[in-house]
Amino acid sequence: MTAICVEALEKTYKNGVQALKGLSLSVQTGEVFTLLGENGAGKSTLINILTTYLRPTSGNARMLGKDLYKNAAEIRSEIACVAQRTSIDTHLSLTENMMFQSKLYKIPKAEATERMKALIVAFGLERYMKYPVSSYSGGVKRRLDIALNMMSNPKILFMDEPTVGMDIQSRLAMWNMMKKIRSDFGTTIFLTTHYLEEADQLSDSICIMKDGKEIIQGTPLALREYLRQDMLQISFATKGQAKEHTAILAQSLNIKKMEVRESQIVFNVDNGLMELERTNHFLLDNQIIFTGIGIVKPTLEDVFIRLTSNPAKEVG
Ligand SMILES: Nc1ncnc2c1ncn2[C@@H]1O[C@H](COP(=O)(O)OP(=O)(O)OP(=O)(O)O)[C@@H](O)[C@H]1O
Repeated sequence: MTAICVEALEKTYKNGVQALKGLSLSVQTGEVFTLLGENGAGKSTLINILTTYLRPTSGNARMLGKDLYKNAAEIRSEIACVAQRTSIDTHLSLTENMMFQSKLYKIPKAEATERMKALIVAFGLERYMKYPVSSYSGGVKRRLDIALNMMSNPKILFMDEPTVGMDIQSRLAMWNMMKKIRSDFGTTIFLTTHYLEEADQLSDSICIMKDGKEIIQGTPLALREYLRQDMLQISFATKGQAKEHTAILAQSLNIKKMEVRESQIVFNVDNGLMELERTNHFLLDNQIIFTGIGIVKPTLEDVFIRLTSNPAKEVG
């Protein structure tokens, strides 16, 4: 079943900026859907429209089988949005915060208590209950904020860059939490992130957008395979050595674009094995000292970089 279906959505702000230019995408029920795009691509505008804070200029949007504009109030009660700023009251305790949230959604007390207990266990918040909320780290506050948003049992949870600025430990805890939300509560998650690894690890489906329009939507695997191209990677002892040899390699092997990543030179090739042999010969014949050479598959980052500079069509 489709949880969100957006067709030809356009949004022009009063100042004339066209933030969405005919965007279409669909999100399936129960999946983690990730929206990727550079700054200014239109992600926040789309989230604001889907969470009913903003009206589009034109286009159609259906959520949970209902028209987003005709049934806005009903839809609002079935979704939740974890914003960049948390909605926690640091003067209240963890449980008071959660019960307060349930009152906003008019959830009967017994049901709210049960739900609170389940969420506290699911998100590993038990050990924080005896401490004041004001003493929580940023990562724990964010986890509590998500638990608050889950109190109303939303069918769709919007998360706008939930792990931004987090250290690796907190980010991993957050990833586990998102996986739990999907598996234990069956909630559809609509995520935006700047971290491509996060999108790759968590998403069932990814949409890359640019300049107010989608350029590709598919599973992480389909996106990674989209380039259908191998990449050759030559490793050197230092980044300096990699940089030093880039120009001569590009010129001699007639490669238009070479990229230095750490101490490696990486470039696209059509025939991996053939190019591996040719490049290996060149390096040995010219006595260029390198530490390794191999064919690598494109990462999601490679796809993102390529597609945000070259528009393409949708893949399955
Ligand atoms: N309230 C507004 N009034 C006018 N223009 C706006 C408004 N909000 C956003 N824009 C413009 O619309 C375009 C899309 O912005 P939006 O914030 O949706 O992109 P984004 O992908 O969320 O970017 P970021 O990742 O930086 O948050 C940008 O050019 C932005 O300057």
